[in-house]
Amino acid sequence: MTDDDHTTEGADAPAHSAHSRNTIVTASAVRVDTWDASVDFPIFDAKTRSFKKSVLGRAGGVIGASDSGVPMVEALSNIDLHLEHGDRIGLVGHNGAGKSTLLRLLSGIYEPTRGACRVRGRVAPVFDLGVGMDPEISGFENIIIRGMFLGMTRKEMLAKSDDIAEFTELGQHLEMPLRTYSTGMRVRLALGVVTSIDPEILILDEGIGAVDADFMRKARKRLQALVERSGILVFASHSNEFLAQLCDRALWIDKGRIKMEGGIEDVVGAYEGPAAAAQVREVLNRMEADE
Ligand SMILES: Nc1ncnc2c1ncn2[C@@H]1O[C@H](COP(=O)(O)OP(=O)(O)OP(=O)(O)O)[C@@H](O)[C@H]1O
Repeated sequence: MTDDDHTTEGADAPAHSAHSRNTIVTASAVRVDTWDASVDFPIFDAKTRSFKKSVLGRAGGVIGASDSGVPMVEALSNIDLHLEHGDRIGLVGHNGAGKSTLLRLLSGIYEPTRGACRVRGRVAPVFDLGVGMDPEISGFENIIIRGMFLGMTRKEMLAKSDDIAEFTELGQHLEMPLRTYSTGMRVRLALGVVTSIDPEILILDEGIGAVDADFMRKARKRLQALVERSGILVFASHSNEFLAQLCDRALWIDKGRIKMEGGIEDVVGAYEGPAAAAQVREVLNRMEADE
């Protein structure tokens, strides 16, 4: 979790971007803004035919070439996104559409190649489960260091560690090195940590779906409470059920561009068809009935 707000701009960011727009928000507001943000990846070792034109496949970003002929994947293109306190937004789209790249842009891991991105608030990214964890030390120690990675102090994490340990249900495994854990066990640990702290901006990807159904039922309640406490959620997933449980709006990302933004049911329906929209509706109805 980063304490400082971050603003990143591409080399050619227009004069209007991040700084001059500061006037429209108050200093304390939790916000995420991107203005025409694009992320390109140059691929120096690609074996390619010549790229006279941009190439489009069904999956993946647009492949083209830089002025000097280096193949490039345009992973995100002209993303204009404005989120404020209370927004819970899901990202849908084909493999390689750009969802993870957008999560990394918002987390400050990538900078925009063009355009600008400004994030105001403490960000807790829950993806790349390897980041902020050490395979050689115990689960207990990893609870502490992952919390510190997300901006907590060691003392604060020690005070929370019993509660987190209980939540994970990992028992004696917490004494063992993390390298002995399955993916789902690692996710349990990461979810235990992130749901015990109070990030303002929570960035999740579907790696968290690796846990079993019983645990997810339990984690969902904690996640929903966390999402209500935290200001903004951005969640990339291929699971409509999970999206409907956590998000109320969605963005459909297609070949690096925003194809549609709207209510979760409408966007899932446009992306995957009426049966998927009906599934979302069913989840929403079930959740309403549970309340
Ligand atoms: N580090 C990288 N180097 C080169 N290309 C990359 C890199 N990361 C992503 N890409 C490319 O950027 C595009 C977007 O990828 P991204 O991982 O953001 O998609 P995604 O929507 O998260 O896909 P999925 O649903 O499969 O997880 C893809 O064409 C991918 O090949």
